[in-house]
Amino acid sequence: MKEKGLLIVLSGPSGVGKGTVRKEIFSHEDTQFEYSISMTTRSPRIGEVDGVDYFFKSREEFEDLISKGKLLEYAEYVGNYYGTPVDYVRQTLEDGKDVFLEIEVQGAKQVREKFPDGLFIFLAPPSLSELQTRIATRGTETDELILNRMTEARREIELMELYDYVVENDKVEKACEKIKAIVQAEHCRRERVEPKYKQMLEVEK
Ligand SMILES: Nc1nc2c(ncn2[C@@H]2O[C@H](COP(=O)(O)OP(=O)(O)O)[C@@H](O)[C@H]2O)c(=O)[nH]1
Ligand SMILES: Nc1ncnc2c1ncn2[C@@H]1O[C@H](COP(=O)(O)OP(=O)(O)O)[C@@H](O)[C@H]1O
Repeated sequence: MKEKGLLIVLSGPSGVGKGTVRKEIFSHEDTQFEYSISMTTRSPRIGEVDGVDYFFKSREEFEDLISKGKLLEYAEYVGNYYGTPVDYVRQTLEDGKDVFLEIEVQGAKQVREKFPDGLFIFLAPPSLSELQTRIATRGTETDELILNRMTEARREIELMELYDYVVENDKVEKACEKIKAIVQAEHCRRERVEPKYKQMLEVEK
């Protein structure tokens, strides 16, 4: 029987570096995971391409996808919807490939309920002050929004104990290496070889 793929979920507070780490992982040609491109109602930023960075949808289109059960999870985040296409995820896993999701924590919670067998990795900041610096240096937020993000981040960080692994994003490269090592170890753990050896021992008897 074909081995099913692994569902890998990378989550963590806003500004911790999820997008940065994900892009670094997928910039290497030897990366074996399939990235699930999300749907969103937010407008494309300069340089973003529909179907590459996101599938950009209107609110009506997104709500239609929700009502038709086409999303594995979705969340409203800073006034916009974000969601994961369920058909793509199921089909890719069925094909035996690992699927990688980079999503915020509310969505990750929903995925955990539907895919308890997934591999859930929480990306944590080295400290709260470093998180605040990262949110601020991104330059997309006003002072008031930065404070809101930090309040939200404290709540999100409390959820890290629900994850299988916590990886600190101190240096991007190091965090990526750890994530890849975790995935490899998880494959070894699941692809148990005892049945094969039992069979060999039986034959020898
Ligand atoms: N729940 C959920 N969150 C998503 C999805 N796709 C992206 N996100 C998260 O939405 C948040 C906002 O993403 P984006 O607008 O690209 O801005 P960013 O903060 O610069 O990464 C980030 O925390 C992403 O991880 C998705 O399909 N579902
Ligand atoms: N390891 C790191 N060290 C320093 N800065 C980082 C690191 N990882 C990400 N950043 C910076 O932090 C900011 C937020 O990163 P981003 O990937 O947008 O976070 P998220 O997707 O979690 O909201 C960006 O300016 C990014 O360049």
